[in-house]
Amino acid sequence: MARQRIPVVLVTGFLGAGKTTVLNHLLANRKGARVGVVVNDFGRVNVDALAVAGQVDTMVSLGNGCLCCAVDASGLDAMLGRLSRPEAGIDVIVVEASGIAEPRDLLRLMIASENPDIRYGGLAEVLDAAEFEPTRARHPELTEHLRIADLVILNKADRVDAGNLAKVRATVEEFAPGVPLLVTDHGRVEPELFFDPRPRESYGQLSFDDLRADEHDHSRHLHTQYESVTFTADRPLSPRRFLAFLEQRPPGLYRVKGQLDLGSADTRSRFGLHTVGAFVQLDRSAWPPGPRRTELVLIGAGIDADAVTRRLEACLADDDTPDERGLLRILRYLDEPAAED
Ligand SMILES: Nc1nc2c(ncn2[C@@H]2O[C@H](COP(=O)(O)OP(=O)(O)OP(=O)(O)O)[C@@H](O)[C@H]2O)c(=O)[nH]1
Repeated sequence: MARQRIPVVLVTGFLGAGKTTVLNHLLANRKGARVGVVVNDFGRVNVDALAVAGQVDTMVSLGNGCLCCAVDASGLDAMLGRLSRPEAGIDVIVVEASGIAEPRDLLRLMIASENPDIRYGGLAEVLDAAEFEPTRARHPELTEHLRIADLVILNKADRVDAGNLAKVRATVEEFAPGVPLLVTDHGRVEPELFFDPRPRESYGQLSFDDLRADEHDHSRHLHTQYESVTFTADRPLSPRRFLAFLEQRPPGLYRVKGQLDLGSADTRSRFGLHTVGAFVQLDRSAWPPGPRRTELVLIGAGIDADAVTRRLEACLADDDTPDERGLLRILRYLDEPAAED
């Protein structure tokens, strides 16, 4: 099996948009997953949520200053290294960038990371729906932030009426076309968008989620905000067609994970796939005995499940002849050091 890398999710946004609120919501609803946290300041993070789950060792604080100014790539690597060491048992790392952090710099640092145990988990830009226009007027770079976002969280929807919300939404969609957009309040984003819950039996004795189950306020439950599509195929995919699918992603798609049969005759051609936004990573391992098959889970917000399935069906190869040249093209996304049999 290829080594599991820990996704690192970047939560960005202007001052007061609700980044810490999103982080706290994820911590309180992590469904057994162990979350590592990088923040500028622990003051407002729900440290209790980590402490109850015995996770006090899974936080890194930067003290003062802006994340992207405070660290260079090796500094960020050192922090992520602490969180991604196997003993920490972390499933996902969330980096909360301070209100002044430049998302593009952070993204660069993240992509430049040489840590083989982590992978890019996406950049989520949090917006304050009520302050969106004033913030955009003061900081025109906000539209630049939207261009690099893999997910937009339009928060504080409770602070605007339906008409204004629709206007803000339309502007956001103009600057971030096809990017999944969640309209929410109080940071209530479903964690499954970012990471996979742990199977119930591996929770340990009593998880934080169990402890807080009684105090859960069901009136605040959201309708499911995300969709997932499962696709399986016993016939190989055409590498060229699938590459075209990846490069022209269906609107609303946030991440894809699974395994691909791209028709290679090689036994070591079970390709593990992880994508977030435009970021694609493949690893390679040996097929277990038995038939080969493609199995994918696609997760997003506002995706058209039937259209996605149809597009994937159209990626199936016409016959069993391996398309080695097509394979070479998609293999530029291969991340060899991560693959271990
Ligand atoms: N009305 C309303 N208030 C919210 C919502 N989300 C967050 N807040 C409040 O807005 C304030 C700012 O939220 P934070 O989560 O601290 O924002 P932040 O982006 O982390 O702020 P900085 O770290 O200072 O950039 C807090 O007082 C939150 O309680 C929301 O959806 N609606």
